Amino acid sequence: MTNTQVTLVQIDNYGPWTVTPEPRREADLQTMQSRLYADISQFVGNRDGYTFFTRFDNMIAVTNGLTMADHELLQESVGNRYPVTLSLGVATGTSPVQALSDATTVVQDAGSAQDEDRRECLEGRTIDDPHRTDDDVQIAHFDVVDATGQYTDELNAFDSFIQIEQGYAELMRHMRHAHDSLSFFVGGDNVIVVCPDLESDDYEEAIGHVETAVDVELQVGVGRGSSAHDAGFAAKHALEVCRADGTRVELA
Ligand SMILES: Nc1nc2c(ncn2[C@@H]2O[C@H](COP(=O)(O)OP(=O)(O)OP(=O)(O)O)[C@@H](O)[C@H]2O)c(=O)[nH]1
Repeated sequence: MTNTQVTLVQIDNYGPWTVTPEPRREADLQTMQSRLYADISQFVGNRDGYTFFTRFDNMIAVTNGLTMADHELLQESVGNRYPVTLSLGVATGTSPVQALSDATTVVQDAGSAQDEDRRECLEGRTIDDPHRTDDDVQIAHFDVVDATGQYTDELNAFDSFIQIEQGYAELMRHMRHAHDSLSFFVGGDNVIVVCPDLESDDYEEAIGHVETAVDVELQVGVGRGSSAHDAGFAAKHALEVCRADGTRVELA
């Protein structure tokens, strides 16, 4: 059974900072946000977790394998090197949506995202090593069938973007409400979904739903593992089987 450990990363008091003492240059904000994301992704990724940029001021990570001490080190390292600090909420559960919801609640309970006095809070709990198993994390890696032939080489770049975003928007809503899963766009035509224990039928159903709703055709590889990396890597290999065999759903 899955037991996903989810971390909500929230930049402390970021809204006021972006306009103090006056609005900061947008390109500088974009640069800082993307560098911060890159650093967090590398820190968490080196410990086999995944980080998703989400809204940049709020990022979501799958952190199975990271301890509270790891989380503290991330806060310290970012605090030493960036003009902003991070608050972190950590929670675990069989449902990724519920785990994220719990991780959010502990951060919200520590204070508002725009509370000057809430800085570098670290709340929640991790899964202790002896309790970790090989199927704690289930990751589904979706991509659009022949995005290059259907969109990238055919439409102008913005209309391709709209098509891909439509597929993502429909998939993320459906996976959240029908399957308790968290979906994240990761670039190109790829969406990585953090799932509870789902079966082939669930993925077939989701792909059918997106095709009916927005006429975007998806394929998906699914993997399990003790960490996001292990599950996600298996999912990538399963997706390669879809690409080679023309199947729509492959479970590793
Ligand atoms: N983040 C991420 N992006 C990927 C990955 N694989 C492909 N992409 C992105 O997806 C784009 C399209 O590549 P593909 O998905 O291989 O191409 P396609 O035309 O959809 O072909 P098929 O997937 O074979 O149907 C690439 O330009 C990348 O931006 C991946 O594993 N991770």
